[in-house]
Amino acid sequence: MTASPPTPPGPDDGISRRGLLGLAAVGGAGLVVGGAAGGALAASVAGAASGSGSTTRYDFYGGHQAGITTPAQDRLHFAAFDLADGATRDELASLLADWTDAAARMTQGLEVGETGAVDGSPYAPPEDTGEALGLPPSGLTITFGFGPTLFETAEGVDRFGLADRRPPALEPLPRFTGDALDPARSGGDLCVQACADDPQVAVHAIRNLSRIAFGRASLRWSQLGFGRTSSTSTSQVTPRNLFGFKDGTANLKAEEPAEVAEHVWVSSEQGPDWMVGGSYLVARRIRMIIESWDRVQLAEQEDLVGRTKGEGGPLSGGTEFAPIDLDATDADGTPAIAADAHVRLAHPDVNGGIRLLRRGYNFVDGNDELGRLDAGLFFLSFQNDPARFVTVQRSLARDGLNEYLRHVGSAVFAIPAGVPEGGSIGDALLA
Ligand SMILES: C=CC1=C(C)c2cc3[nH]c(cc4nc(cc5[nH]c(cc1n2)c(C)c5CCC(=O)O)C(CCC(=O)O)=C4C)c(C)c3C=C
Ligand SMILES: [Fe+2]
Repeated sequence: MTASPPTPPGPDDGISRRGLLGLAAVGGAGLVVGGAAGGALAASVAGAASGSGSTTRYDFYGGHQAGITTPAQDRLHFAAFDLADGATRDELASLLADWTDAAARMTQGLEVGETGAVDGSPYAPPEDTGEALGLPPSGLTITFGFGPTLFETAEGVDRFGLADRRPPALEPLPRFTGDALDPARSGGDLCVQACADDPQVAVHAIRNLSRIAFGRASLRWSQLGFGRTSSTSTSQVTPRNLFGFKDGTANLKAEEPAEVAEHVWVSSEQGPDWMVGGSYLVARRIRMIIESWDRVQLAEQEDLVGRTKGEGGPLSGGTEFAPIDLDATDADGTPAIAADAHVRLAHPDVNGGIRLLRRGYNFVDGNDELGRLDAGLFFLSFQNDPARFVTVQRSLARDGLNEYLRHVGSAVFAIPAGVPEGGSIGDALLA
């Protein structure tokens, strides 16, 4: 049995979070704003919304978690958390239930908690931190995951009684050639991926989930991203990475449901039961030495990637979406796509047919002591077995791009299936 199809996006309702709260308070059932009446109500408050985000709103509840095949939003705030020393299984369950409730509200453009940022007691800290007041939902998706350490036995004690629930596929990633990993930017018991079209909305989501976790879990590392480096829908224009190349052309797209089912979602044959309809997320913080790259001739840049820089077409010929011909040769008999070209080594034909759903983001985090930008690609991929990523990454050991890349952070997480309304993201695991 394969999992149920992804939940379609919710209606594009043009509604802001204060507007929605007002409707909920007045109408009781005001959260259901689809249809003609909802559209009219939404339009009446849309003018109150401000910020750079869109009015797109995605359902939180559904068969699969949102934020995987959802058209990649413009901005990312990703966070890895560790459970507090001595935290109990009950505390883990209550944290996941509280996170689910808050995520369901925030993705609909609502404030956290019944009283939100300003309607609670003046003598208590507000339930919501407030910086998203007046902003529309901005296509926010919040995706939760569980790291291998959550299932570990520490000093003979099964941390959360989950050792026998660990999916065999959820192993820490092996060390790869050229890895220069920083443990402080790697791993984590839990992860939260918040994607939105407005950075303030994504940051608000992580900040509030972090606040809710206080005393039970704390931030281990986090990453901001901009300028999505992948399309996950054919409706999207292919974006560019910081090497200036189109990135995401040959990505798996939501409009290929059979391929997504084959490569992304965990099937009942793969199991375990609680992971069916879920996926595995690999995160790699890849520093790009852009100052060196910027001194490389255009033709060499194109040879290293295997595609043209302008159109993004394969060097074997054709426009952007033309299939790559790995056997094509130039007039002098040399391969049109070099032996060490990135797209050759990442191609399914040399990786046993493996395709990944890439969903990464560009990042620039200031500069280093040499005056070089700390810039790169925060690579994110979803696949139904992390071993698939391992196969492709091992193939990339010979990648000519490696001279300009350093992998400095790494993590892998089990992404459970979505939950029905009223459920918690921890239900299937902790049942
Ligand atoms: C292990 C998986 C991959 C890592 C890590 C990775 C890093 C990385 N990629 C680029 C730039 C491009 N990648 C492109 C294609 C591409 N990359 C991967 C995998 C990883 N990339 C795959 C599976 C593919 C598709 C291959 C195919 O089927 O043809 C491209 C070409 C455009 C595209 O198809 O998306 C570019 C450009 C960088 C800069 C980078 C590390 C920083
Ligand atoms: Fe790539």
